[in-house]
Amino acid sequence: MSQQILQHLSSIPPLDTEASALAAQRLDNLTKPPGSLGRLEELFIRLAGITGHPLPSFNKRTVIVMAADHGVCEEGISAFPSEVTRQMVLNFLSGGAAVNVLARQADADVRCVDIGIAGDSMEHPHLIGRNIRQGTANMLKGPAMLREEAEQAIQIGHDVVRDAVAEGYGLFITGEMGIGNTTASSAMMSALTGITPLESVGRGTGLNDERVRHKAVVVQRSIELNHPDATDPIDVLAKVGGLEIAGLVGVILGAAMHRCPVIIDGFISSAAALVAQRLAPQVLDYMIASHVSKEQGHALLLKEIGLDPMLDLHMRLGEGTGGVLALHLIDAASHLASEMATFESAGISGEHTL
Ligand SMILES: Cc1cc2ncn([C@H]3O[C@H](COP(=O)(O)O)[C@@H](O)[C@H]3O)c2cc1C
Ligand SMILES: O=C(O)c1cccnc1
Repeated sequence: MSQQILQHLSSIPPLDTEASALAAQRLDNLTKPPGSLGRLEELFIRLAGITGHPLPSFNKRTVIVMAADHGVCEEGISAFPSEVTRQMVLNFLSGGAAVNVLARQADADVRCVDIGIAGDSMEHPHLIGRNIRQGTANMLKGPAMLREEAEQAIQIGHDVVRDAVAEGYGLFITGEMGIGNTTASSAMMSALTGITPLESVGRGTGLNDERVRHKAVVVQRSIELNHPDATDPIDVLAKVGGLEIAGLVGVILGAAMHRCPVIIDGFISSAAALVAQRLAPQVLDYMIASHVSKEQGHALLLKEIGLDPMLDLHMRLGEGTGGVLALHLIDAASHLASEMATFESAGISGEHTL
């Protein structure tokens, strides 16, 4: 049962080329030189293809923050202790985190899922409780989790999207919270691409040079110990990944299956995007890379996936913060397409001589 979604990967539909063509036609009739809105035009045309609507707009949109803990924190790979995962989840639920502020400003909701927080069960009326296990095991001593647990987490991500779509949500933003998760993301990146830990590992929450070197050794040894199979993305996810990262794989695949765009946030979200793309290459059409973060490895990771980020704000926070900022550009593209005058309505000559 937990593999339901994984058996339906081929049901991700191709983009609707007719809707894209109509959207392109509309853009060309607006009072501007053709193509002059650059990437906003490309974005709008793709959003039309994703949704199947020539004039797409997104009234209900939400960040999905997947939260989980990491056993590898025992190895001193983060500047902060594991308890911060749980404390930040309470902060999300009371609306005080950076992602909450940005989401309010962008008119998006924030949904938080406990998919693997360590310690006592967290009860809160607004927390989506789907805890699979209380954090992963330390991947330096053995696999982070079982394959079945990774598959279950993917299914949960899909189901959270499915339920939101049933409530009228049409656009998703990936978000995460999990102290230690840049280490898992770097390990996944190295295991799947062959890029060395020296290149895939970064400062995370703010390690100094010496601790970054130690983090790279931890990643290298975890890969040597667990032998993740580069041709089997779920094996990689289970052996050196994380529960929240697996949950985001499900969010990304689920959005595509429901013809919804999914905005990819920073480094950790991109590790999930890499797995989703390796499982189902056609999912790439549904992903919008919001920004390139400061985390070493992120630019290279995006390139591996085939994503071109819209923003470069030197951010390195996660939570979905970069994703929510990119939402403003999607809104800008939709507003331009629906509100600009056409050459005909404005009485402007649309003829051009070259
Ligand atoms: C207060 C605080 C808020 C955060 N919000 C996101 N992260 C980010 O930092 C973590 C990853 O970094 P590392 O792998 O170095 O632990 C993740 O939880 C990520 O979302 C935060 C981290 C902290 C400390
Ligand atoms: O790029 C990110 O999302 C990121 C980088 C560092 C720490 N947390 C998140």
